Amino acid sequence: MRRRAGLGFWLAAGWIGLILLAALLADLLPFARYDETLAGPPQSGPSAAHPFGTDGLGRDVLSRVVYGARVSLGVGIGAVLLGLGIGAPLGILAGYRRKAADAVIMAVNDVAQAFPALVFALAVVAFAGANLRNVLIVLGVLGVPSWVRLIRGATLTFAEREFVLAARVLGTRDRRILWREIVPNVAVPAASYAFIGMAVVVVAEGSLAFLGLSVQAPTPTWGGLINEGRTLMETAPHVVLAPSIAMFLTVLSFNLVGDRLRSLTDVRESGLEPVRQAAPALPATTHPVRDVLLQVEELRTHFVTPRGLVKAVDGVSFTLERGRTLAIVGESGSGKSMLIRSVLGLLPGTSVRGGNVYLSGDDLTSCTAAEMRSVLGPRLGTVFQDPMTALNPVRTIGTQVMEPLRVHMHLTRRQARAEAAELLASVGIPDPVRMLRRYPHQLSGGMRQRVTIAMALSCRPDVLFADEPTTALDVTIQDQVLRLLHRQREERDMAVVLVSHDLSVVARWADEVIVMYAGKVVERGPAAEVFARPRMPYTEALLQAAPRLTDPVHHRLRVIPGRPPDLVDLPEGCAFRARCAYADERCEAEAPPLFEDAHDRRRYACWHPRGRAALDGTTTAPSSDVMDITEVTEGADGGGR
Ligand SMILES: Nc1ncnc2c1ncn2[C@@H]1O[C@H](COP(=O)(O)OP(=O)(O)OP(=O)(O)O)[C@@H](O)[C@H]1O
Repeated sequence: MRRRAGLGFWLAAGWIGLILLAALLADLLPFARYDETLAGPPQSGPSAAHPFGTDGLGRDVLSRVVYGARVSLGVGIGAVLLGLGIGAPLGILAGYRRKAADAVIMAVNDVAQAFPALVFALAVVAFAGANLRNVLIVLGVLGVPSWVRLIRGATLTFAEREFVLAARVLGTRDRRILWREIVPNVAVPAASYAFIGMAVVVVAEGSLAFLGLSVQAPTPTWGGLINEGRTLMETAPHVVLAPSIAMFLTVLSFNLVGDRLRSLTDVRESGLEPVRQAAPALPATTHPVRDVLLQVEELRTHFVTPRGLVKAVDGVSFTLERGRTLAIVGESGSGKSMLIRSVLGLLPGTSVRGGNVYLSGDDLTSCTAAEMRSVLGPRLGTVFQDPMTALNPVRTIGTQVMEPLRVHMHLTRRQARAEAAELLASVGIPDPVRMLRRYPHQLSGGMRQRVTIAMALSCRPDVLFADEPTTALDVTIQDQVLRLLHRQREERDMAVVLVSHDLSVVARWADEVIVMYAGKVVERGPAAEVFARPRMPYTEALLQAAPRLTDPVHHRLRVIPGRPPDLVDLPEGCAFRARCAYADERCEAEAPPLFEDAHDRRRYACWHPRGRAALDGTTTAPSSDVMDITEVTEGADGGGR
């Protein structure tokens, strides 16, 4: 900040400091009191004895401007604190709780904001009496609607950010999320708006004083001084100029400081250089299958929207064993993220969830919010797509990594700090003790993702969910992060659920794969098998659409024709049929169930599964002969067949 604030900011801050100091120490300053008449000859210009001259009654103008600052700044600061004190809790409540609280608060707020503020202030002060207390209360209360709007907007923004979701994933209580994650972030725009708000109040108080509706004579206020000097403009212009310039500079300075503070505290505008570090690479190894950790049965996540029911996840089932990595792939919008959020119980309010999720036999779908808090973090960890938004920008890495350790493991501050440093070291972060003191924007993308992995691992979860953990990173870092996840899986003996667009990632690091289309599982099986011999034409098309390094330079990428179906209005039969080269009448009439191949644990939802011939490169006519298959009733389609 010191480096980038600029001269204007420091001049403005200096002026505010000077005027504040003068107002506070006015009684000690070596000039006549503001109400001492004939301290000098009336209407005399600036002189050594009276640097700003004297007014019509021979009073010292400098003294009156300095004492006037007491009222103007006092009202400015007091009214802003009052407005903030009332507006901030209401704004946070509306933005965080949403629903009825939001609707009621914002309806009342909109009505309040519709009143013309100055006219309202005039009426109230004229009715209740023109004194300092009334002016302060009226201007403070008039500022409340703007504060509510600002704080609600900021809360809404931060409540949707991934670091808040990450805190919820770590099982943090709402009150703690509010105080630790949202309030510090909301404080940043609030602080900059407070300066701008003070400028507004100083002008408003000046306007009331000019009309004689603020503090009464002989106490001077800037607006009152301007009013008094108005009649002397031709004979003694300094009487009106001195308070006008003081007010102008103060209002300008408040605005400048507020605006500059906003841009300085905005991480995106700070322009600070990230620290780039390389991490050691590790060879990949495989792990033997042991016991079933996660069992998902007929999971459904539907959204009630004005257009109709969106079936984002529709009857998905799978199991996951300890020491295995399950990958979920599919086009954008196929339901991958919603599937994970559904398992974690972190769904938006407009959704409805059905089916069951068992973690080591415990039914998570019947858990209360409080019970889920003890599962999220200690038993289920999550790594998000963009590490920048998954970390709270105003808290150090140390406080964020220590948080779950203190909440769930009940470690003391000192123990948590030592454990946090160890965790950072274990995910390949060099100089972890120093790193604990850094802020997220001071780290490179790869380092930030290592920090979020460290946080997710801090309570030693049984299953780690990684939702596109490398999408926001460049390719060289992607590989390091995936190796790290793999190594941690080995060392900590956990299971990993990996969502990825990148099929090469999945092929390399996953043991099992689920292919999703329009909210359903359309193919499932061992990753190597599925990619070597896809049964479902959709999987085949996905693989063909993925670019390979071995492709010739001007090779045209193959795309899957058409678009994914509208989830509100799914077609009859197979959802992929409109884009499928092998579709026939049966695909149009009847949705295929999820078949199970008796030989190799493969499952696929297709009437015309692809065979070896197609993989060898020879095109075969779509065949309806499926050998050795047993139909399993899985998913909504299976049941409806
Ligand atoms: N709040 C919501 N209201 C209505 N529909 C929603 C809502 N959130 C998600 N959806 C729908 O759910 C479907 C699945 O979304 P999801 O985010 O799981 O897709 P995805 O496969 O993870 O995509 P991407 O790879 O782009 O993240 C989408 O079609 C989306 O339109």
